[in-house]
Amino acid sequence: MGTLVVKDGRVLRPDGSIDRADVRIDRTAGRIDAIGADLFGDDHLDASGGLVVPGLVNAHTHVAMTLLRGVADDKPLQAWLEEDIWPLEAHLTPSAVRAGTELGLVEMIRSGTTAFADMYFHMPEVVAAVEKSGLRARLGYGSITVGKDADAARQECRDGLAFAREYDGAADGRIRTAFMPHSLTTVGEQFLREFVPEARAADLPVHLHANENREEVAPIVEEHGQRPLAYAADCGLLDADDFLAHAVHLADGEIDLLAERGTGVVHCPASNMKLASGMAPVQRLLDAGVPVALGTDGAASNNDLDVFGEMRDAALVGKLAADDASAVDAQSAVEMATAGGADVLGFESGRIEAGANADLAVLDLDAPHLTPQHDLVSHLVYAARGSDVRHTVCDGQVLMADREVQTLDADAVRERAISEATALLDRAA
Ligand SMILES: N[C@@H](CCSC[C@H]1O[C@@H](n2cnc3c(=O)[nH]cnc32)[C@H](O)[C@@H]1O)C(=O)O
Ligand SMILES: [Zn+2]
Repeated sequence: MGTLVVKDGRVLRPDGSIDRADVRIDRTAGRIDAIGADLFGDDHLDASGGLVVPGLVNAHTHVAMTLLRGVADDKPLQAWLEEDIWPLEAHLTPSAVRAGTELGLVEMIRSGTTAFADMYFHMPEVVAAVEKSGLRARLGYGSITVGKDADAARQECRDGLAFAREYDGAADGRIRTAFMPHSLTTVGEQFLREFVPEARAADLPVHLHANENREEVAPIVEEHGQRPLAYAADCGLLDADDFLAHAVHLADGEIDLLAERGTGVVHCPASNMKLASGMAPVQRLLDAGVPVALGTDGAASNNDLDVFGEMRDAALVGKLAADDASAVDAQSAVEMATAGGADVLGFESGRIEAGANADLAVLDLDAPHLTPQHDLVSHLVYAARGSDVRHTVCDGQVLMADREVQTLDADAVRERAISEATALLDRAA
């Protein structure tokens, strides 16, 4: 396979500095092997006039919810899930999930995302789509036990563990898995106590929704007499490899607990604003040393999968939450979307440096909205959008060149998603 050189661009380094350099990739290893002037390789990717950045990381989403984009807006979490989303999801089929996932993967490739975490249904379909797309992912089946009898509930958790065990390391190691109990309120205590130790025994991280809104926190405090994260720790959760989605409503002791444990948080600012869940204390989490990543959440609560939007939203709502315009600055937002996200998902990505996974994106800088160029880190967060991405590379493979997706047929994927989405809504009607 040889080497690929990303030539003549400006390169964003892990410390936030930017210089002119070529980036050479060892395609067999899927790693960056050199950064410097005048590098040559077997193939070249033109980055002239562009900015080479680490591929963005979307650390919490439900990719196939692209099929439900725009079906139910302007409602709070519980009503949105119970009245709209769950009744529709009951009619999902493997082929619908496959179509919705491929649509989401095309959208992510086209906006410079190279790694993501997905929690959803029919996960073997997601594995197949990820394999074909060339992306990197941490995948899990979302297990829910509420409203199910004990046998069905136990089966949900067994299915989640079986999926995670079977597919960890798939797609030449680009796919890793996790045990994903949906949340602290939708999975019963006995099931957490029974199955989390099994995940530990299989060396699997655990990913779940936690402390998303007030209506979710209150019943836990009522039932268990402690804050949700103290309860979670009691149930064996919050290891250093684990990661929580949302973590909006946190008591001081819970922030300390996350920092002590090294448990990651995936901040989903657009979803939290759209469902009026609240404002996560992101600057306080960063100050406490909690690993923080960014996620779009599903496309039905965002309504896109563009991590550039998440960086901007994180910086903006982070300032409101802290009542401080210097909170969640541009450099912090970029770190959360790149190295921070990769660390939370357990990938050696998110940094343009020798030895790191060759996961990167090249942005065009000649658009009016990116002119003039006083500060490119500022532009990444406050002015750029996914459509500015020219090339996307993951694991040393070019997934998009000059805005043409190479690994999936974008037009066919879109057509199939439209027909699967229409059929899904028909079945549910
Ligand atoms: N096996 C489960 C499915 C869980 S997949 C993950 C679930 O999370 C849902 N989801 C999407 N966004 C959010 C959110 O913000 N909070 C909580 N759940 C969400 C999504 O619709 C999906 O139903 C079942 O039997 O229903
Ligand atoms: Zn979610």
